[in-house]
Amino acid sequence: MKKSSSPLLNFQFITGVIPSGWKGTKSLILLGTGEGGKTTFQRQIYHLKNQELNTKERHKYAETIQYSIFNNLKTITEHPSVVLNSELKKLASELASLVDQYVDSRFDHSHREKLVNQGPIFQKLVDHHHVREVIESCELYPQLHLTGDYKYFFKHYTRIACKEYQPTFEDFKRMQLKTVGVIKGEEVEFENYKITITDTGGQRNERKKWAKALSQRTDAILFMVSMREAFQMCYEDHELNRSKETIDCFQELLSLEYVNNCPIFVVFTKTDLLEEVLKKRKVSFNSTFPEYKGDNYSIEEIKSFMKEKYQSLDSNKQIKGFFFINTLISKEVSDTLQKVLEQI
Ligand SMILES: Nc1nc2c(ncn2[C@@H]2O[C@H](COP(=O)(O)OP(=O)(O)OP(=O)(O)O)[C@@H](O)[C@H]2O)c(=O)[nH]1
Ligand SMILES: [Mg+2]
Repeated sequence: MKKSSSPLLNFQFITGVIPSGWKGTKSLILLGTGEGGKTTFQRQIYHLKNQELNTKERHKYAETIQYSIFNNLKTITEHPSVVLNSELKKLASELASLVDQYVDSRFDHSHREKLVNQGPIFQKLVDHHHVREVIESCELYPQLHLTGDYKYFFKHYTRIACKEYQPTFEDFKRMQLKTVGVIKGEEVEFENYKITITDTGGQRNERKKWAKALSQRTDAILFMVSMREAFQMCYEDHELNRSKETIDCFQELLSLEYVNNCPIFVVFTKTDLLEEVLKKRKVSFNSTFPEYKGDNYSIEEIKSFMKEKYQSLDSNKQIKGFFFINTLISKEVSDTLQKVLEQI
């Protein structure tokens, strides 16, 4: 255990005001471009002890997940590579109209009910072989913007697309809701520390709010980078690869005066999804990074390349560590956090 360098804290250890073993208070902030896993990381930490959702949460998240599954299905069925027969075309247009009405009504409850009541009928669309192809090989459609862990949600379509649906904690971890603003979590105990984790939005508009968030006490920045995004285009610019946008974003972050001296940890996420894509050998990594000379299907070589890319930008040596994780696995998240806390 690192003993505090603060005389006041050391006095408190001796007098017993603070329980022995207590390691201090730390404030961490999660930064990175959209869909890097920031919110998932924060959710995991705040639910380490209690993985139950209360009634209010179940209701709220059921709406988000159901909307996401229907909207993803609409997006896929509208994709030019998906060719439907006349019966399914009619079904797809009914789905599209119900989704649009729900959005136009600003997510009014009665419109949601209409959509959910039809949910089981749309199963035919989910089972269509072209739709399945898109779901299974999303790396071939880098400009298609689907939300959440859609593969998982489609696998559970029957359970989700119905009136009785109650989200589980597994569903909750996999749902996606773009973060708007800066969400400072409550102080929680973690391995004898009291920590606060601040989540931020990673979309372009949201990044403007980082400066204010960073003006608060920050003991470390966790810069979250999705490994999957090497094969995805930006939400805001369909011609720009997401990995490149994230690298530029990191470079910009390092140039900010108020980030000076703050330890940074680069957390590469979605290693599971990258592995899945590489195994299929349908797309090659050097199509995104032509300067990459390693094996296009070797996850280890790709990890080293990415690590070096970030390291090469860090002339001030602010990066204190790199991690490669699957954010959906609680233990990988808590191990990362523990290692970060040991170093700051
Ligand atoms: N398979 C897999 N899915 C992940 C992983 N990390 C996050 N996800 C999923 O990716 C989606 C986006 O994750 P978020 O945590 O919402 O991303 P974010 O960085 O908060 O995104 P913004 O709020 O838009 O900035 C969610 O559906 C997550 O469940 C991972 O390591 N593996
Ligand atoms: Mg978020």
